[in-house]
Amino acid sequence: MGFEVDTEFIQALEHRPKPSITEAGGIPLIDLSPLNSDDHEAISGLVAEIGESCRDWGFFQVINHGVPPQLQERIESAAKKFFALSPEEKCKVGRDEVNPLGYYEAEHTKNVRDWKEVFDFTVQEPTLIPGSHELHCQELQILNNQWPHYPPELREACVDYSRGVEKLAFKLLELISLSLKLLARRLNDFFKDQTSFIRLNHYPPCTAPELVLGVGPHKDAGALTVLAQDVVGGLDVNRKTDGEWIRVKPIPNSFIINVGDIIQVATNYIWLNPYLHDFYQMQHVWSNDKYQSVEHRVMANSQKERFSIPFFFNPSHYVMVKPLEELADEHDPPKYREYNWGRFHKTRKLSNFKKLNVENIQISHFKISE
Ligand SMILES: O=C(O)CCC(=O)C(=O)O
Ligand SMILES: [Fe+2]
Repeated sequence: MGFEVDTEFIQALEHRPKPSITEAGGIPLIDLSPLNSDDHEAISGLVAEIGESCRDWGFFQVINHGVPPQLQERIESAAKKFFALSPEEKCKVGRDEVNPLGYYEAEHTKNVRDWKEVFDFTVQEPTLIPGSHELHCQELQILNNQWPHYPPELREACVDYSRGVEKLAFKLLELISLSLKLLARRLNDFFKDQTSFIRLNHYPPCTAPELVLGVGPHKDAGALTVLAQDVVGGLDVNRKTDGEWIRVKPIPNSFIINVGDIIQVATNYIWLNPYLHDFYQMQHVWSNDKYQSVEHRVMANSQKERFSIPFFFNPSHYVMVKPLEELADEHDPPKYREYNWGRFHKTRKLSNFKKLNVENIQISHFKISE
């Protein structure tokens, strides 16, 4: 990858990062150890904490999450070896317009190129997605992973890691359901033929970190993201209260969790129903009642390279995303029209692949005007 600052990387003035960054009072830190106990009080406390974090930040960090640290060590070490290969070697497993899995060095976020290279693999093999983003297309595309020959341990490290983090993702989904007063497993079936994928991110050092971003400001389109980052840091979360960018402090053996667009749409009605209203008042929640998908970005670093590994927890391609019925009554008009997850994602991928002269598809396109 030739990392000269080409104009396609340059962020618009309003998106360029300020040199000073707030690190104090960051996103909530949640200890998941109550999940290993029968202590109902501790579990209720945990559910409340998860609910408050989803509502106030859309982001939190978890410790004592049950994913063995060796899984992360193995995948990180293999990822480093892979990204250190020559561009020609990496391109042998390159992603293209047909196969969205594999290596790619020219990702764009909102039409500006990111200062990074990635390797994507799917969690459930094979993964079925729509054959095209066209409305009436009935064909399906079958996705399989492309594994490089080197390093030979990459494949197993990726598969083992995905099994570990997938378990955590399901636990978090259940905690989020409980925090919404839904049955714990209410959302599980949507993930039966999940389209989740994992991305290995490599952010090389950059000579002009004030002009570019590792990843431009964006929201994650899926249900949840479970992110591992190394010790370098660089992820900033847009604080809901004041729009300030807040740096997420690297904590060893932790994961960063964020609510994606699907959870936002699923939980958004214009008004809450009276039952939930009582529940939320008990929890001191009133006006800011929704779980919103929050904008985040990654800053480039002039000195150090950085690695991170997001697990994008995505439902089956045929899932229709819409506000959940139980969260409404006849006074609560839904805020969003339903949309098909597979087609939405396909359209988004298409616009990531190419620098298009149109805005990327967003959930706001499905918003019902109030
Ligand atoms: O590298 C990170 O810390 C976050 C990456 C990210 O937000 C993404 O890939 O969607
Ligand atoms: Fe993201």
